[in-house]
Amino acid sequence: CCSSCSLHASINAGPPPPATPRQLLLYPTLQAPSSASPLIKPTLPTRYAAMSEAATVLPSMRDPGDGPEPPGTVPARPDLDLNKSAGDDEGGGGAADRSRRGGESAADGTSQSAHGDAAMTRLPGRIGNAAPRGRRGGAAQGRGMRFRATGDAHTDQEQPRGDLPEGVAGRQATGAGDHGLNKEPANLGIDRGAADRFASEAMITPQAERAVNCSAIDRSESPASQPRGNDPPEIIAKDEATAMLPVPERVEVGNSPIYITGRKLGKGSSGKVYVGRRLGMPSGGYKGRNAIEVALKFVHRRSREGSCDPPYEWQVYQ
Ligand SMILES: Nc1ncnc2c1ncn2[C@@H]1O[C@H](COP(=O)(O)OP(=O)(O)OP(=O)(O)O)[C@@H](O)[C@H]1O
Repeated sequence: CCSSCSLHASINAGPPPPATPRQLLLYPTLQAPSSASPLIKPTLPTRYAAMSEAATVLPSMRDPGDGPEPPGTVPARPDLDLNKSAGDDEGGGGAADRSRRGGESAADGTSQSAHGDAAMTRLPGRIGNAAPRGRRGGAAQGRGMRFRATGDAHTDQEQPRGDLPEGVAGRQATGAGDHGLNKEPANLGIDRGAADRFASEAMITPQAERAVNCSAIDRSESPASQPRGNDPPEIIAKDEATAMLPVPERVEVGNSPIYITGRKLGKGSSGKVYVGRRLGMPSGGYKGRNAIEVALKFVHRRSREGSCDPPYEWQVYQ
C-alpha cells in the first residue's frame, strides 16, 4: 500500500465510525479476515477501519440502485420532438414508438372482432338482426367481411319465403312474380268459351248464308270447312257436321232457274260436276237453256272461279 491511497489515509486518521448492521450483513467475510495471510497483519483498529472503508465503498460499486436520487424535474428539450416517428427519432424514441405501434398491431391482430364490433355499432340497422352462421362466418365478420355477410342476412330476413304462408299471401296480394299464370284459370275459362263460340259462328254461319245465296258453290272440300288439328274439339265437330253437306240440294245462280242436285258426273281441277234437274218444269224434250237436265259444276269459293258470279261456262252455254 502507498501513502496516497484512501485506505492508508483512513488508517492514519484514527478509528472510523462504526458500520451499520446492514453493511456488515452484506459483507460478512470482512468481519473475519483470513488470518493465514502472511503479508497483512493489521491490528484491531486498523482492521475496523479497513472494514468500514470497504463497507462504504463497495456497496456503491456493486449496487448503483441506492445511489444519488435523480433530479425531480428534467430540463425541457425543445430540440427533441417526442411525437415524431421512429424512423426520424432517436434510438430510444424509435424503440418506444415501435413498441407502441407493436402494441397496436397486436391489438389489431387480437381484436379484429372487436374492430368489427365497432363497425357493428356504427351500422346497427343493417347487421343487428344478422344471425351468426358459425365460426367461419364470425371470422369473416372480424376481417371486415361482415358488411357483405350481414347484407345477405338482411336480405334473407326481408325477403318473403315461398314456403311460408305469409309469403304466398303477399305474392297473391301484390300480384308480383306470378306472370299472370294465376289469372288464367279463372278468366280464361269464360273468355275462351265466348271466343270459341264467336269463332265457330264466324266460321260457320256466314258460310251457310253464302251457300244459300250462292248454292252452286261446293263447300264439301273447301279449306275453310276442313277441320284443323290445333282447333278445339268443339270447332272441329261443328265443321265436320257442316262438311257432311257435300253440295247444296238446290241450286240457283242469279236469276237462273232452280235446279235439284242429282248424281255426280265427275271432278276437275277446280271443282265437281253434278246432274241438275230443273225445278217446276215438265218432263219432255226441252234442250238448251230450257233443258230439264243440266250439268252443275261446284267450285271452291277461293278458287279463281269461286265467285258467286256466273262462271264463264255459263255465258258460253247461254
Ligand atoms: N256436260 C257434262 N256432261 C257429262 N259429264 C260432264 C259434263 N261436264 C263435265 N263432266 C264431267 O265432269 C268432269 C270435270 O269436269 P270439269 O269441267 O271440271 O273438267 P275440267 O275442265 O278438266 O276442270 P277445270 O275446268 O276446272 O279445269 C269431267 O271430266 C267430266 O267427266
